[in-house]
Amino acid sequence: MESVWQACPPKKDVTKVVTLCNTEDAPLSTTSGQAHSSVDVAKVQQAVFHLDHISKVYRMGDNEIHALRDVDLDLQPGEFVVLLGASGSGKSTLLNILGGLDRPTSGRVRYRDHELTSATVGELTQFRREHVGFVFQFYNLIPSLTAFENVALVTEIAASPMDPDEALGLVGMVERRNHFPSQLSGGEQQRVAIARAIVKRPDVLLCDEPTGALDYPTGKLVLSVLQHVNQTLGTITVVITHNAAIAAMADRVIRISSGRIVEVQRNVTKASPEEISW
Ligand SMILES: Nc1ncnc2c1ncn2[C@@H]1O[C@H](COP(=O)(O)OP(=O)(O)OP(=O)(O)O)[C@@H](O)[C@H]1O
Repeated sequence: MESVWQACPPKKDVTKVVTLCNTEDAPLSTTSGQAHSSVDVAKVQQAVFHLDHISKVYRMGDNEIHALRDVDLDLQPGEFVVLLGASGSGKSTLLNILGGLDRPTSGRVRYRDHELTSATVGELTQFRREHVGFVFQFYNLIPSLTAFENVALVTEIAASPMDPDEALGLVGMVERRNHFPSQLSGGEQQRVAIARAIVKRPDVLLCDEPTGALDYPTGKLVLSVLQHVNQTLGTITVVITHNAAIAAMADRVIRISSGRIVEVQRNVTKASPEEISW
């Protein structure tokens, strides 16, 4: 089946842009909203994701819940972005829209040169399958499959996957490849879940509270794995967390409150997980 998503530039171009992005980090700045300067125009053009005035309203009987209100957001190649906000502020809704799991009520979502807002259900499925990796708080591995088999399963439906052992190697789990989830700790299962998410070589890795169920040292280890994957593969990584300390690892920190982006902060220098504590 010919893919409507094949128009994307090859991964090596992405790597090149990552290098440029890493050297042109803007100084620490805090902005509310996304007023576009002339520099921003270029950024919009190279953005992998461009969200334009996104709103999401859930209707429950007579009640309307405004989960997102007029959100503008660009994601640049290779960025590590942390999304912070109180419970119910709209973080997961935003992540679901980025990942093609949900659609906005109004506004537009562009992924490279594709309009996701008008994509069919089948096209959205294909978009997720080829370009999006998800990591959740709970690992959702298939209990009857080994670590290797859990990761290999994805390679059967992905367009150009890496070898499952390569993905397991990136998360430091290749030696546990033949172990079942019940034989692995929570942190090890989460690392396998990350390997499963990246084996398809996604453009974006969307992580919803990836350390939420882990103790302190294991959480740090999983953060190191996410940082390593981001730096090695150049995968855009978006991490939702309630843990503000994790913000120090990010290229950009986005704060959401009541469905609006209220602050965007760019870190001039990024901390490694070993350097942060909470
Ligand atoms: N499917 C849904 N139907 C109705 N309301 C929803 C639905 N999904 C989310 N909401 C509501 O939208 C708002 C934003 O929810 P969302 O899950 O995006 O917040 P969040 O910031 O991720 O919260 P948390 O940190 O607790 O996970 C909340 O008021 C939530 O109750």
